[in-house]
Amino acid sequence: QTKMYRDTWAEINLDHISYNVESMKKHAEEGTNVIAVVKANGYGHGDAAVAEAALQAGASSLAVATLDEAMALRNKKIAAPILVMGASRPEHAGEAAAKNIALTVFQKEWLSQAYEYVEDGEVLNIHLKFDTGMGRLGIRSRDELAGIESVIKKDKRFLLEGVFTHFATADSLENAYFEKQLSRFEEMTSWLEILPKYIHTSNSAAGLRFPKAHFNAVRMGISMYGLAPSMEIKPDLPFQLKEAFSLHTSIVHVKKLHKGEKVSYGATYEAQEDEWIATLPIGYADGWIRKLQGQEVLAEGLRVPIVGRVCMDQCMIKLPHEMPVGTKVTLIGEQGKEKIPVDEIAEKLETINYEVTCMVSSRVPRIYKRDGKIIGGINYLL
Ligand SMILES: Cc1ncc(COP(=O)(O)O)c(CNc2conc2O)c1O
Repeated sequence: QTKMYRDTWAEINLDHISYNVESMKKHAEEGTNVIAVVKANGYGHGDAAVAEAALQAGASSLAVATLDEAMALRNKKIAAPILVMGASRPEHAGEAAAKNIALTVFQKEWLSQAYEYVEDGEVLNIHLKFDTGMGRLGIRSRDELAGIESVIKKDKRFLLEGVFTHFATADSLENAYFEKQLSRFEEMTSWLEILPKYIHTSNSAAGLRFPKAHFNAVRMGISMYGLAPSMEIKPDLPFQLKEAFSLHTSIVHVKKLHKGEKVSYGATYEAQEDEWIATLPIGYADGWIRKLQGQEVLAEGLRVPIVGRVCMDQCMIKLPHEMPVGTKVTLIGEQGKEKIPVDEIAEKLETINYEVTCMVSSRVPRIYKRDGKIIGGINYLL
């Protein structure tokens, strides 16, 4: 679908994606690779568009959560190296090898099943995952490592390209657990007979705060989208992050409600006096969920509250004065001097900014901007 019939859209500023990647490259030691994490459809920003912008800005490769996401990028003609950071099925090892998609390994039995599926002459790039304290995926003992190394060494269809771990608390001011994970990683990598090409541990928080944890690649996710990894470390980041995501709609109906009249399901909202009420074509099926009742949005550069229950496809706002149908309303982003950052929505929903951009559903098209101009078409995240 290339035409937008409803005036509700997310706007992705690719200049900000580029700026954030360039800033991390400058911040890290010369030669440090930036791996652009574009899983979950680029944290809701769109995987291919962000991938291209990040690669142009100096990222050397991409990382996703699943092999499905890696295949989706290949289908969108993205040719850069891709690492699948999550679990995958051994029977798909051959398809990954054929498309230069690296897989994460942390089980010997996975490897012993996988090589039957890798054609002779094909090579599967492997990143070994160490669990140093995240408690999610990864090997945790020297025996496990020895078992895996014995299989990799034996078979030229496997190329150990990387070793990595993931921090659970790099975005916390309390550094003890991070330090424990880092030293555990250094101990575990010392067990390796040969050090692979890529050694990476840092997510955005570690990339921003701990150069000693960069090794030779930083897996940049949230900060590439211009969002802080946590509110805790937000005040002291080494460089400014520029938010790429904004969300907009436009008024489809305006009416003057008289004192005592009601708005939306449950008739829970009652006009306290004569009020101007406008209706917006966005609701919880767009990811603008019911808990956002009461959240302010921007109209004519003014903060106006959502009143009454959020519906599946619509919600209502109370205006300070009459505004015309078609007035642009910004739910996340800037209008004039006013700004509603992703973090404000995260606070209202008692969640984190990561979840906010991911939750805007595929019914909301993403529009991409460079130098203030729209590029590419309407992009429904399919
Ligand atoms: C293994 C791994 N590396 C790097 C990143 C990027 O982290 P960043 O976005 O903080 O830079 C993630 C993000 N993983 C998740 C982000 O939110 N929930 C997650 O599981 C990850 O799972």
